[in-house]
Amino acid sequence: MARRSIFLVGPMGAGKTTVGRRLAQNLGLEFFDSDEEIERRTGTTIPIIFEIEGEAGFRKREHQVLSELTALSGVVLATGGGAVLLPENRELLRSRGTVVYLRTSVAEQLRRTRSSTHRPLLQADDPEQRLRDLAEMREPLYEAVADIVVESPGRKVGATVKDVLDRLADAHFTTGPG
Ligand SMILES: Nc1ncnc2c1ncn2[C@@H]1O[C@H](COP(=O)(O)OP(=O)(O)O)[C@@H](O)[C@H]1O
Ligand SMILES: O=C(O)C1=C[C@@H](OP(=O)(O)O)[C@@H](O)[C@H](O)C1
Ligand SMILES: [Mg+2]
Repeated sequence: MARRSIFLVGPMGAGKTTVGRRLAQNLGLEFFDSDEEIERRTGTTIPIIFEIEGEAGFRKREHQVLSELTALSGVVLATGGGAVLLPENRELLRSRGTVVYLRTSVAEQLRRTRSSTHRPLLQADDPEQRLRDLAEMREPLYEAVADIVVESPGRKVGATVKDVLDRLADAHFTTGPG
């Protein structure tokens, strides 16, 4: 019998990769991150893929990886912030697992992503405005796919992980068959 998987969605810097990894450890499930999987398969980095193939090329790769990883049962999958853009991806996420939306403020996103250079969409003159524009377009999409919404404010990662575990328990999520 297939075991349900957990898919994390939300904007850049929400903590999908960090929280997802810890959540998987906690639940004894295997962890995947769609961006890491794309980098592993291509042997290069997300910024270089954007540079060579553009965002459209990246989205094609992301869709392929998501279609494979969402087919696995009983895993935790951290997606990238734009995974919800394609309707096909939203359908995969909604139909194949329990979707957790990690929600946070633009101010917190900025703090958490300030020192990183591996997010091409934030290499903008005004990253704060970029994050606001992305949020306006994407928040309804995160809401549309989410089974559970967990706030990820400026607290310790462990507190966010605990909140996700509590909310999964409330939603009767089990790692058993079913
Ligand atoms: N409460 C929190 N929950 C999740 N991540 C946090 C939290 N506080 C700080 N962070 C930090 O935010 C940074 C970005 O997290 P990351 O997992 O890469 O986000 P995403 O994959 O959603 O873009 C990491 O360095 C992480 O440690
Ligand atoms: O929001 C986006 O469109 C993106 C988010 C990134 O993932 P994180 O949300 O894990 O940073 C990564 O997939 C790529 O840089 C594009
Ligand atoms: Mg990530």
